[in-house]
Amino acid sequence: MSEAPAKLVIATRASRLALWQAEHVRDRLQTLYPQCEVSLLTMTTRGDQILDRSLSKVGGKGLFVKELETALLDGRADLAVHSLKDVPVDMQSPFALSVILERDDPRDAFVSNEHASLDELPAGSVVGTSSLRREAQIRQRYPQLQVQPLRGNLDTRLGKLDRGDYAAIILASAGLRRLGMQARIRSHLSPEQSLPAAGQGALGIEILEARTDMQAWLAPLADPDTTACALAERAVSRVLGGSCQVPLAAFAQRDGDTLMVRGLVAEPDGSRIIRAQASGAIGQAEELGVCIANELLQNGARIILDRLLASGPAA
Ligand SMILES: NCc1[nH]cc(CCC(=O)O)c1CC(=O)O
Repeated sequence: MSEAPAKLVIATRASRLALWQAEHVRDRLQTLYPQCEVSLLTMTTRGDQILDRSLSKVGGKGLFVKELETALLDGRADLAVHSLKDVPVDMQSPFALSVILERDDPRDAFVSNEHASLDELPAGSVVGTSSLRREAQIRQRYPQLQVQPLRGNLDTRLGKLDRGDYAAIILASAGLRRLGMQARIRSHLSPEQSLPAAGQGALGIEILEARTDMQAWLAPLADPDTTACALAERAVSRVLGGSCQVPLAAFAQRDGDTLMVRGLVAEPDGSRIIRAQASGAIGQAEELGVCIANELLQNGARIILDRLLASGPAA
């Protein structure tokens, strides 16, 4: 490996979750390179500022990434830490997804003050989520429940639950665990109840692709199992033209030398969910993902996607 860096700057969003994630990477780098001075550059992104409209309507996940990329281009930062779930699947030159770190719990969590699980919610209960993926899956399986939008950072969302705006809310387990709020999780949604988003629970580090020095320094942080799962999941999203305007999910699990990959595309109202799954060698992760996406497209996803994309982001 090349000589250790003297100084590294990590660009991060300012939310508590983003800061936890950046501090986690900082600590790991500091352990690897004790002589190096690792610091954080904290930024507020457009996605953090727009809190009154659903994300799918204001242009999606790229909103959270753009300001951090500007800091990489300017040389103000060397790396940016993201929730992998928020990293666009079609990352373009001059940027590169350098390494993917070990995944935390990838499942969705059921959070409620009164109820233990989705199955126990009385008919008519209001469930908060602003993810089309979660919404469609809940609507199909629990048509007696009402799903309503819920935005803001984790603390804001929990505050709205506690105020009584919702009977329950659905959040990523990993985010709650990272912030020490796992006690708020009443139960987990199984992958059958809510198939997770591509990359959920994992962290990704973005750099400028020209920075081969950075790539070498970061390489020891990569987790091979998570990387294989993420390759498969992100391939599903990429082939399907992944964006958060479309309810889609992709989830891979390793079992020995085998990777089991599941994907789905849904009508936003949950009236139809198209599912596919495949198993194969862990070395074929990307091909498995592509294969599942093509199967979904043939089985009706093409029709759903064409219609959603034609109608464009709602105003
Ligand atoms: N959508 C925003 C987002 N991006 C990453 C996480 C949590 C951590 C993760 O999934 O890795 C969350 C919150 C959530 O979905 O509840």
